Amino acid sequence: MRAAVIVFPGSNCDRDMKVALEQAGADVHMVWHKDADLPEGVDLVAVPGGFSFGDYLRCGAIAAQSPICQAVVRHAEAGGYVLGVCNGFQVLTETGLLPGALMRNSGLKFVSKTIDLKVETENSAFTIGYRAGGALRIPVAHHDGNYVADASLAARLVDEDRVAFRYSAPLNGSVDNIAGVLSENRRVLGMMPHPERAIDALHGGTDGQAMFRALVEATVAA
Ligand SMILES: NC(=O)CC[C@H](N)C(=O)O
Repeated sequence: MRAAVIVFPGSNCDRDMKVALEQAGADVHMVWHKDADLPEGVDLVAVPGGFSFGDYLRCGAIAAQSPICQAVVRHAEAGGYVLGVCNGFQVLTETGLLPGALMRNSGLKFVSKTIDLKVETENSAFTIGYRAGGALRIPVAHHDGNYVADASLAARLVDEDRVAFRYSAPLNGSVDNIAGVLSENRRVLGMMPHPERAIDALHGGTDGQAMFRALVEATVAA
């Protein structure tokens, strides 16, 4: 599998993402946000966590205007896989690839801890390695993780089985404790928790590994 990890000024989980993808067997290319095109033949684009452009304006809003984001949108529209983690999720909502918005945590504080995350669907290349209803231990670290969707969007996400993950307990004010959502074609996932920070026993857990392995398998099988 060929993967691209996008790097913005202020990204700080880009190398963690590279390590996680490489551990699963991917061939990973780091791509600077000013590039207009993705490397040839990329199967997966990962938009990593961090503080792109210092979180000015709104988290992810300036990054979404970077030249590479047009290529990421074209990749998604052509059916390519896109994974946005934390700031990456924020960027994907700002590009319009995923619905809803990430607002300031309801408690107004940065939350940094390992939480219980409930898997809501196995029906995606990202989550097929998990068991729906199962719980994962995955770190979170954000101040704008409060997922906002109006009642009709929240209902549609449930009807279409597009809620990938929920927090097991209220964390940041997110509607229905939503922690991750899928696009209509189920090939774009945005999530606030960091699976790339749970791929080594030294991290305190390895529950993130199954996502990267399943993605590599999905693209090899395609
Ligand atoms: N770890 C991250 O990606 C942080 C995302 C974002 N800057 C926030 O704090 O909400």
